[in-house]
Amino acid sequence: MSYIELHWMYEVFFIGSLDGLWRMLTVPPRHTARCLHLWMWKHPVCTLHRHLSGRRWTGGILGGRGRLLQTLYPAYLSQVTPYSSKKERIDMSEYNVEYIRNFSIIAHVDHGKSTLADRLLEITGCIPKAASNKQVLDKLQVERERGITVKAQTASLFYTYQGKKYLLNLIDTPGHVDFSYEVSRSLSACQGVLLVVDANEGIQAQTVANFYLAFEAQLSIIPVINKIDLKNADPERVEKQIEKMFDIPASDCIRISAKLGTNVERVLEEVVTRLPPPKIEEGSPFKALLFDSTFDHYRGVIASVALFGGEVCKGNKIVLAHSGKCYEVNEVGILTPEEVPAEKLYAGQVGYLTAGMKDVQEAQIGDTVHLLKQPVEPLPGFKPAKPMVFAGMFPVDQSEYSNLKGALEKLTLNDSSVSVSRDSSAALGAGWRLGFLGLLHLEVFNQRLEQEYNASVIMTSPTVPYKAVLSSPKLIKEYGEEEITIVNPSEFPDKSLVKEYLEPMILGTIISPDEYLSKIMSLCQTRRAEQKSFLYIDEHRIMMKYLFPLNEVVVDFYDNLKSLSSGYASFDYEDAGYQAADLVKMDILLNGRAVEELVTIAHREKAYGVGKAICERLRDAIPRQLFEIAVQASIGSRVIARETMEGTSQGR
Ligand SMILES: Nc1nc2c(ncn2[C@@H]2O[C@H](COP(=O)(O)OP(=O)(O)OP(=O)(O)O)[C@@H](O)[C@H]2O)c(=O)[nH]1
Repeated sequence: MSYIELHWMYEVFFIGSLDGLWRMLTVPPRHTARCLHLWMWKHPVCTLHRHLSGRRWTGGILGGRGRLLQTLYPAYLSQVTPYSSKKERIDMSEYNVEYIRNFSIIAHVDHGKSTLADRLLEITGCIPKAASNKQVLDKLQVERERGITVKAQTASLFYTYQGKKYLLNLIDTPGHVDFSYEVSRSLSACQGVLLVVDANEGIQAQTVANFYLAFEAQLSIIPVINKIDLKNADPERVEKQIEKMFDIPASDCIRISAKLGTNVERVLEEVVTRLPPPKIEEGSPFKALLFDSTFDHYRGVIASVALFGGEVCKGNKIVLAHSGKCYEVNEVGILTPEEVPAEKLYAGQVGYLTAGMKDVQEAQIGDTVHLLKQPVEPLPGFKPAKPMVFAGMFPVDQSEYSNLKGALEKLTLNDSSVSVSRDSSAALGAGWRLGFLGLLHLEVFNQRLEQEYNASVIMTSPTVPYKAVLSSPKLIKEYGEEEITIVNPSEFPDKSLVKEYLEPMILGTIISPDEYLSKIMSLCQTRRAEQKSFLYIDEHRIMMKYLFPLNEVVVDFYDNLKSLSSGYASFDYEDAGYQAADLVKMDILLNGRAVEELVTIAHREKAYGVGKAICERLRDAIPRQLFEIAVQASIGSRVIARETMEGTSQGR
């Protein structure tokens, strides 16, 4: 039997006979996974779950199409002990706060954060050097497939510099705009950041957004210019951009190639010398910021915490300041990025704790954790994640409803930023209305449902949360407030019942080579955008800021921007509150009957174009029937667009 690759995650690949498999099962697996999938020639042959006792594996051999053929022979399994239960608990007391550095890596998408993180893990011996180490901190399948980071991961690195042992806590962050809440969340556990910029692409929209997040949080910033190995790399130009845009001297930038490992060691040295140690409250009782959480079926929530004061260990009774709930700590430890249990965690350190919290909603991100008998002043909290894009989700087959419900519950256990409420529709049956941080978040969630839970769903087209200021006393009484948020277009109140409608706005930043300027400006104009600023960041690159209605960018703005600029323009946005807007509710009628699922909210100016486009799409999408079908878009009783599908029986 030859061992090809042992991932940290949950998969073991090997070539060999079943005999080989039996032999392998008598060896303790070299990781702390709770579920093992064994594959032979790319076919799943066996799935093992850690037994509830945590001391042995249970599972079975799978036949074709994942059918369970045979339960594994328990005598073999009882000898298989998870590695972590044998592990000594690590003593963290020697890492005094002055030898700790908590930092994060921030960058535009694909500028190389995860690759740099891999190299840092290798240099510090967290993972063995191997060509297969690619985005080790990106654990989700969708992250690996799409090459994006969705969920931030923490890793504690041990690094000796000038004879002194340092503990460097690295928090990898996602790059996409949708996940910027994850970025801000991890930044508050840090004192410094590595701002990674691609030596070829230079500063991009998200580099700017991320820089300001770090700057406003008063963090020390080390600019790192990555990919200097590329043929078109121009680190000097990028250094000049950094000087001009962020006022950081070019001499402060570190030029590296994360892929080849060039100069990466220097990054670690600079982290030690240039970043300050964490600020802790001397003499304070245990006080920690909960900055991330994941869910484990056996142990409940695994909360990532940054300690600002005191210490915590197994058996402590703790309270979450926000929810007021009390728990007993079951385990504390550090992430390397695997979990390594520790005796205690001390002020300044970053690690995890489990305390039997049942779901991630209980462990609100940004909450302060303290001891039951020693309450502390809560740390300035985070705002809860705010969904910006809503869509209805329905099972393809209604008999799948309860399976899908289970999958949805499991997935939202790990992603507290998705909001879920029940929904139902005459055509699609019972389902849910889900709120996401952005469109990519929606797509990623959908893909995870399909990949991890084998669920197939129908998603309605995404909408943004509009608001209405009600004028009708009856409605105000019904809703209990004057201003309501509408996440489902079919519940959009009639104009006669409201004083005004409001739509969500965003402040968008676009960075692009100047040759695409006129095309970008006309695209923005068609999206009802208002230009706020314009700046040359070097001879040929421009940065523009526009105020957009969110609805105008949510669906295809980014794709259009990318294609008209041959992929060179980048885009990022931040929330810019609400603004009054002349909105209308548009019904889509099939042979005179309104279809509830197709109700759309549009700006009055653009209603005709939107209605016409929907009618045309439906005309092409609906299978032809024997009889003629009229597809109409209407506002109130006025039809504004119409398409006719001829019946197959006509013209014969
Ligand atoms: N040539 C070259 N390619 C690199 C280097 N660093 C990263 N890359 C490549 O750039 C691509 C993106 O790298 P990632 O590390 O996934 O980028 P990221 O910033 O983590 O991306 P997100 O997780 O989506 O935010 C990958 O294909 C890497 O192999 C480098 O130093 N040189």
